[in-house]
Amino acid sequence: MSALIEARNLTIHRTGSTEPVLRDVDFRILSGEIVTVLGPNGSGKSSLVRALLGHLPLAAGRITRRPDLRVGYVPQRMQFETAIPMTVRRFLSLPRRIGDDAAALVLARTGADGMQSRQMTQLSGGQFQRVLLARALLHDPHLLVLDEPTQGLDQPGIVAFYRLIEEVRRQTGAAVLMVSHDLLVVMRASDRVVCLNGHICCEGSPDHVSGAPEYRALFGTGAEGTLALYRHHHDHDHDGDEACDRHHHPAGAS
Ligand SMILES: Nc1ncnc2c1ncn2[C@@H]1O[C@H](COP(=O)(O)OP(=O)(O)OP(=O)(O)O)[C@@H](O)[C@H]1O
Repeated sequence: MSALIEARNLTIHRTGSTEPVLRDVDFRILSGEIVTVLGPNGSGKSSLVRALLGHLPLAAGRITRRPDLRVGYVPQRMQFETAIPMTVRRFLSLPRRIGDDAAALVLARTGADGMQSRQMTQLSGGQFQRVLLARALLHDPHLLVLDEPTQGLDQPGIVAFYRLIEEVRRQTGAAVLMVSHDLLVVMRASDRVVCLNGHICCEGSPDHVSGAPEYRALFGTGAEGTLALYRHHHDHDHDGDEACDRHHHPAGAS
């Protein structure tokens, strides 16, 4: 499989300072895979995504993108905090006009059929996310980038959303890069997981990561449920006293 985006020795500084937000990160996403970036608040997840998309200046390192790469990006929901006073149909046509057939197709694909004439302001959290996902699917992206796409959804909504992501991948073949705090569910929905805390603490298959001491050190009891899902892993005696953030604790992390 070929890399859609590849970052080498990526270092990013906080705007207007030389303090690193990310340090020496190697990262790549291959076509068709679902990769999830996990990490505490302020660990640099959104910064990594924005840098990969070319939205942030690099202090060091190099990012290579496939030249013809088409990306569908769903930023954090916060970015849409102010209500969007328009219909779903019109929202899908921003910034580029699209035809009715294309709109109907992406809405059907994301389980939002029949919502064309609904007002964006009147959608539930789950419906809103589906419409954002639909818009990201316009123009046949090779890569979908979703920054905390389940923020504000309840547990069934979260599970349904990740199922939808897997279905979208199956139907379109698009690779998916997500930022998430849903430790348990992403372990089922991802091909590969990357744990970040200013640098990469551990990465690999969900099986590998959920057994890694760095993962347990990073997420504490939040990781225990995940471990229970993967009982075939041996428990490590030393359970990650080497907390990843011993090496890096981003200022401003909450
Ligand atoms: N535009 C900016 N200017 C200055 N500092 C920033 C900017 N954006 C992010 N940061 C800082 O960079 C660090 C990483 O932020 P980032 O948003 O990448 O973290 P995150 O892991 O996505 O966090 P969260 O889980 O809370 O969304 C934080 O310390 C944050 O304060």
